[in-house]
Amino acid sequence: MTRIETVRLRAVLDSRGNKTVEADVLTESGGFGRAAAPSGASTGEYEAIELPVNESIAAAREHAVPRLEGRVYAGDQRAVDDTLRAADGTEDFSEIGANSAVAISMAAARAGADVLGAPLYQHLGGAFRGGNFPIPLGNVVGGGEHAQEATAIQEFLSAPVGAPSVKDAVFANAQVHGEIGSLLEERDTPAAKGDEGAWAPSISDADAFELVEEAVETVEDDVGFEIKFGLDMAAAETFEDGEYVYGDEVRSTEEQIDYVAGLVEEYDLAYVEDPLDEDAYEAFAELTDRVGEQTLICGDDLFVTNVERLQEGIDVDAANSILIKPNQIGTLSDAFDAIELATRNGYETVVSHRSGETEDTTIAHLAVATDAPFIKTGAVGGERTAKLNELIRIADEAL
Ligand SMILES: C=C(OP(=O)(O)O)C(=O)O
Ligand SMILES: [Mg+2]
Repeated sequence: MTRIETVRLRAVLDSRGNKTVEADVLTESGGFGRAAAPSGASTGEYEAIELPVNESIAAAREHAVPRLEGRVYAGDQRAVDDTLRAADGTEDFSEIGANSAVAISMAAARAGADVLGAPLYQHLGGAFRGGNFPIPLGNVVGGGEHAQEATAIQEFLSAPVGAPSVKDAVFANAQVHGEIGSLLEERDTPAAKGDEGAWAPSISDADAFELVEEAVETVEDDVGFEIKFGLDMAAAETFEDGEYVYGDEVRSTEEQIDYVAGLVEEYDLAYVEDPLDEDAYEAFAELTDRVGEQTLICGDDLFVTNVERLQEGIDVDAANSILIKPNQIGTLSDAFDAIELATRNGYETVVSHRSGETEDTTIAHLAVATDAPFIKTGAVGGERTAKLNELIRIADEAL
């Protein structure tokens, strides 16, 4: 019923104004699915390979599309994704590009859902999903690889942990973002916005902590539920010759562990992503041992949504949560495998956008389909609100 008739690929724009791959999958029964690949800036060294868009599309047309059309069922996600892997023939999608692979994988899932007449989250997660929603982590201040001349720490994330509903949580993050805008204006601190819509003022990390803390407390008082905050330190980007270089601050591994543990204590952080380098399993484990009871220590560049890297981390208790980015690994099936391995081992999952995004809403459905406790998909900006508003619609059963 869901046999794929046609796969179309095209270049479209992403939120940075770069080209990205969009895929359409049509089934013989008239089903239709469309999805687009996101793109990272602070990419992990071990991610699947994103090829230049035209190259990726040409290679996918040559190697993958003929194996899918008339042969594979869009409703059979494993078969679609196995076919993509076989067509590519490498470990890291360097032949057809993870950008074409993930776009086709997600578009096939949408086409499968369309034929079944089910919302995507239900097709992916089953009939009993749709009752639980992730807490959205909203990027409100940032720099790193996402903005020039801004904070050294890449993302300060509002975390409305006490919100009674996903809608309240989404609105609270936007309110924190707005409050920070007002505080910056009051202080005559000009601020552009980074790639994900977060404020990108030219201030020190220490000042950013005070700013975010004040905004979170103000909004918390207003909305009446608990809001914490967290960080993506994207430490692999700052690790040079065995040291962590954040602006003027240079720290050894032990100093970085002390620094992060101190921040967790001082600001009661809910979440710290990539506090250490992408190969630093042992240092991650030391930090998790120290503060893992109080906060989430999350591996993004460390795990790259890859079950083998995650298993290495599980073996040494490196972290207690994992970021899930389907384009880091190339297919939805691979992302599901990472989520299942994480969940079986008590790791919290955080389904995530990339800094370069489109209007695609697949990750909102993926989070609901897998009962993910968190989603990281910005706070404001059209390509971010596409996902946030989709969560609100799913909760409202208004798809
Ligand atoms: C979303 C992130 O940024 P990018 O997409 O640039 O990797 C991240 O590092 O978590
Ligand atoms: Mg990250």
